[in-house]
Amino acid sequence: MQVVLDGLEVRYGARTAVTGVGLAARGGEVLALVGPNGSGKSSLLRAVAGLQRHGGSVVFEGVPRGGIGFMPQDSGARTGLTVLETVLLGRHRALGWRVPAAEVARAGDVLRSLGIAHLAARPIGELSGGQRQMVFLAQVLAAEPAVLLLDEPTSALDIRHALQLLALVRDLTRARGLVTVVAIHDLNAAARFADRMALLRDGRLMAAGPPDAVLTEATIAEVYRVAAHVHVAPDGHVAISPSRALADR
Ligand SMILES: Nc1ncnc2c1ncn2[C@@H]1O[C@H](COP(=O)(O)OP(=O)(O)OP(=O)(O)O)[C@@H](O)[C@H]1O
Repeated sequence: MQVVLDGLEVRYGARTAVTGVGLAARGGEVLALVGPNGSGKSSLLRAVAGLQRHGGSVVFEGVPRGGIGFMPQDSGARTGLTVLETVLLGRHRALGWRVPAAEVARAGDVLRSLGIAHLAARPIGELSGGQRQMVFLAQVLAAEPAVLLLDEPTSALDIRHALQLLALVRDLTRARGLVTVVAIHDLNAAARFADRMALLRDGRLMAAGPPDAVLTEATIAEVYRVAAHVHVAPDGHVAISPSRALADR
């Protein structure tokens, strides 16, 4: 299974948000989409999710119908639904008018895997931003998608929950052979959990490949305009210590 982008282009009126992006996201691998604010990450993800008109092609090879799960950057919804009800909505394709006990148990399992089973009966409108972010990931995972598209899923999470969430996403991706694409700003987390990275600037793909090939001091200086020390951590992952912003070009 894979998702192949070729010449992908997204425009908003006269503004081009993504241009000429060619990229393959493969089953069983986490692909991290990184790049500065406004570089086109969300636009690319929305195009792949089928929510954004685009030029070029997005080809889903071996992906079952309805197999795409998308978690937007700002899920926002402050409904009166409980956490459990919100997660069950992720199963709407499988549900009729009645909710079988097995579905409730399955939703409970997803909540447990994210460490938020204790929130099941709480209205989502009363949760913290980070708790809500995990609930919306649970909703997406409950649908058991083959392609998982996550837009900054850890932006509201503390370091422990961010590590737990990314580890879970990586493990599910490997175990189920999912095609997973995660837009993320935290380069160290991306380097740790992604199999491959794609670096965007101004809507263009600047580099793609394994984290140690993409995250060099030269590419970080060029794309982010930041001076950074890049080294290999004792556990073998590439690690970035940013030190200062460089002058604009
Ligand atoms: N609905 C829209 N209408 C017009 N322009 C848009 C719209 N959405 C995004 N853009 C523009 O498209 C470009 C890419 O935006 P996008 O949200 O894809 O970037 P991003 O890399 O996800 O940014 P961030 O890291 O800040 O979330 C930006 O210049 C942005 O201003």
